[in-house]
Amino acid sequence: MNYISIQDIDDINAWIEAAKAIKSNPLGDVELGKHKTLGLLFFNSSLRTRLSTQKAALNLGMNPIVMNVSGDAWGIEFGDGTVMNGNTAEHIKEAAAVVSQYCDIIAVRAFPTLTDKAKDESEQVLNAFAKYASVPIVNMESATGHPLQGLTDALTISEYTTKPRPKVVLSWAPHVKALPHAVGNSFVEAMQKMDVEFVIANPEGYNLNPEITKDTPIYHNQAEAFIGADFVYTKNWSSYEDYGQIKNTDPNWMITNEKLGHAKFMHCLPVRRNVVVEDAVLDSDASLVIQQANNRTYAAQLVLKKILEDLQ
Ligand SMILES: NCCC[C@H](NC(=O)CCC(=O)O)C(=O)O
Ligand SMILES: NC(=O)OP(=O)(O)O
Repeated sequence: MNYISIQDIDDINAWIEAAKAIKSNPLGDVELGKHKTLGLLFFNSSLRTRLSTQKAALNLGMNPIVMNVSGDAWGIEFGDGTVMNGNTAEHIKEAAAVVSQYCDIIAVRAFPTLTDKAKDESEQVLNAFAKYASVPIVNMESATGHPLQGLTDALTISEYTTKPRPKVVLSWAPHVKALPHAVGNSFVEAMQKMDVEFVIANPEGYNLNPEITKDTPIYHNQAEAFIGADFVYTKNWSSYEDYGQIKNTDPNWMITNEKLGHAKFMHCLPVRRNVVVEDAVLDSDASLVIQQANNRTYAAQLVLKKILEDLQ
């Protein structure tokens, strides 16, 4: 069993209940992962994923080992049949096979280029690990998805909702850098599986991949989308249509207390204060960002638990 995408979740409500059970008794399966090794490979920066996934492994009695691949390891070649006379020193075929001998599960973080759409959509790095490793693979945020975050967000909404069918808005917000679509994509896929009223708000030219958003309503008017919202999940992403470009930095899309009304504020973090969201929101009780980050441990622990049970 791999955990590559939100589509690997068969029954999201059952997974949420299982994650809540783990959260209420985090050391209940401390024997399950005994003498098992989790390898965490990072091609990009991380705070939450790096620590919460290790914490989840430790709660299951596993031994986590971590590597920053970019910089610390040899440059990895992903091309098939490449004459390796350039900057890459070893091929993914050897690298994945070797790491598989040290680890029972391999978790990988590999962001998109945001310049080569076809390469990013092929999920070159993650899929190469899935192909050439002989052990299960966990996605710790790839070019197009962040399913540990999406599962976390579904759990958090389930915990904090006061209604059977809350209204959830995914809102784009401005940013100074071109950012990936992965968090937005996985949040959309998670919300489509949940019993919520779900809409997206983003400027013109910023629609996410229509193969992911499907029939989810998209508003280009943020205020209209926010009417009656119970949860506002905020994330910047670069343009998908004009791939990887920054086409809009309109500060009027920043999240403020006034816009939020009675809604709870969510963000995957890290977040740029007073660019994406004003201080007053993050410093208020409306913000769930710290609780979300806490739930990363239990989402990861559920995924690792399922994989360990599948290995038995
Ligand atoms: N893992 C959570 C988000 C990671 C990444 N954010 C960032 O790169 C923010 C960087 C900055 O603010 O400089 C993203 O958007 O996918
Ligand atoms: N939310 C999240 O994935 O955070 P990191 O990038 O710090 O891991």
